[in-house]
Amino acid sequence: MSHDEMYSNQVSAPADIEATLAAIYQAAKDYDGGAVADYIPALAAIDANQYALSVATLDGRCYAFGAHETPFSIQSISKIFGLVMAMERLGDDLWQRVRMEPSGQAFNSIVQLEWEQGIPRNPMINAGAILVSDVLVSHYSTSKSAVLNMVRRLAHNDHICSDEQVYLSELEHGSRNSALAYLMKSFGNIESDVSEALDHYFWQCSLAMTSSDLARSLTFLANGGVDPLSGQQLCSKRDTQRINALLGTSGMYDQSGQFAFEVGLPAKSGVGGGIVAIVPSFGVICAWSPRLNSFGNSSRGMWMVREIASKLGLSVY
Ligand SMILES: NC(=O)CC[C@H](N)C(=O)O
Repeated sequence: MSHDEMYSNQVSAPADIEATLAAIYQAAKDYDGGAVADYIPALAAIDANQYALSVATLDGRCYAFGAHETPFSIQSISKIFGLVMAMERLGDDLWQRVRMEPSGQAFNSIVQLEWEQGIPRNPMINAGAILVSDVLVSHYSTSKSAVLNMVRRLAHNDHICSDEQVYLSELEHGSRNSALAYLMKSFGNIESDVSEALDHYFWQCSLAMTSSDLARSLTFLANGGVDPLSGQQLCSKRDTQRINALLGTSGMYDQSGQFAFEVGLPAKSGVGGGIVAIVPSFGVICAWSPRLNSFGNSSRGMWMVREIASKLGLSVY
């Protein structure tokens, strides 16, 4: 059964979706836990009680609740945008330099990278995204503008930018990411200056977007690579399937298995408290709530996405 069929069987009208999402958003108030990320000091300055839910569907609707107009630090969710652009530039050669296996380790773990000769397990962990950033700075004359243009175009919002405070804070407290980058350089897997690759990576993590921006900007992944609003083909159907596969196996770090088991959607989280989940042929869910569990995934965000997937019957498995 396709998602469209499931959708029409279980939820007959947009009004029903709206009511279901509104009820889940309200109930989520009682399902918070964990703590705001403070290893990047600028992230700790956030009001941790605000939260948002946006669901962008392929028919162009966007159901939005709570602080959906407040931009937040997208952090690792940016790994998706970087990857789309690197896949476009490097084609299959990219997979010589980064693998597609779940890591089973924390997102910023170093040990595995040494065992595996500086080849990151996948592009959704920090080492993999720094490698992707290296590809972007090597292949685009202005990699930051290239990413920004793509993100703005996809979100249909020209005001999106990187948060300077967060960017500077990441630069200042980026020792572990620097260690990952230098280790890869020592194995010959970073081509540009380490500092340039890191600079791009930190800048990209510091992009600030609202939950509705994020949900809208990723609908192409639920639509075979085509932005449903503009009709533009962002990436091929095959690459779309590959990105979703990577999100399904690695997007929630070392909680990806549990997320697949309980929710069953390709998804990506960031330490800013955002989670995006791709629902093929339906749309994109973005939940934002700053307090994180021990894996670095938003506690309340996970609860909301899990509830939506369960109530609307959205698991891809
Ligand atoms: N999981 C994340 O969102 C991590 C991104 C963060 N900028 C870091 O490098 O640690």
